[in-house]
Amino acid sequence: TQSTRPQRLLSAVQKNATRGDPCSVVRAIDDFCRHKEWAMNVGDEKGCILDSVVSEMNPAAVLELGTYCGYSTVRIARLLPPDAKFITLEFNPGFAAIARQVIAWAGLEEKVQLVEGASGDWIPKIKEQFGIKTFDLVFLDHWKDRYLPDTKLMEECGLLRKGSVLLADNVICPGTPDYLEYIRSSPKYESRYFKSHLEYTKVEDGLEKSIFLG
Ligand SMILES: O=C(NCCCCc1cc2ccncc2s1)c1cc(-c2ccc(F)cc2)cc(O)c1O
Ligand SMILES: [Mg+2]
Repeated sequence: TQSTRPQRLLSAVQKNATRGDPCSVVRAIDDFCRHKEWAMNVGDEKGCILDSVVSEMNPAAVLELGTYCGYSTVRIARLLPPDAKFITLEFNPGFAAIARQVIAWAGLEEKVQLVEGASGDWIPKIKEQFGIKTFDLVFLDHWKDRYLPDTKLMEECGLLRKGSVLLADNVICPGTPDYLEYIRSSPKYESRYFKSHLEYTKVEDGLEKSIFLG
């Protein structure tokens, strides 16, 4: 039977990365996706911007929408303080199964809670299910047409507090025009665009960092 791209990515991690070494997992995935087979990880260039936002915030509660193979999950989890809460949501069971193994290879399974399901279904349940009051940081990297409705849903569910940061991938490519329009014109947010490139390519893309003003 044919292997899937995520399965081939996991094999590259198991072959080239050291168990328990998150940086070697990140490096193995970047090498595989740059030289063997492109995949939709946030990548090394935008990944450095993600790292700087996480390090600067030292967040106690993080939500990631869109796990895929767990690349950004590992990038974020490796920088979190010991008792931080980190929830990552993945819709596709195949992706989730691979991500669990990538996260485990990095030795970070204790720091991450991977939840399978759709953001629209899970966001309203997070408070009671995981005992989380608000998120300090949300990384949006799932369906591009869900960024806006899910942001409004997080507002409505009281999951954001004054100072919460939304960091959105792919605001240029594939693009999230309705989300950008909303977040840049809303008085409830202070936004800044970090120009970069689509992972492993020369195509323009970037991250939009938005601070919720309450
Ligand atoms: O679609 C992308 N990412 C979302 C995958 C959707 C998985 C989901 C997770 C989840 C969790 C909860 N609820 C619902 C959902 S849906 C994506 C696509 C490209 C790209 C760019 C140029 C191309 F030519 C082709 C693809 C680049 C990227 O960095 C991406 O992130
Ligand atoms: Mg992305």
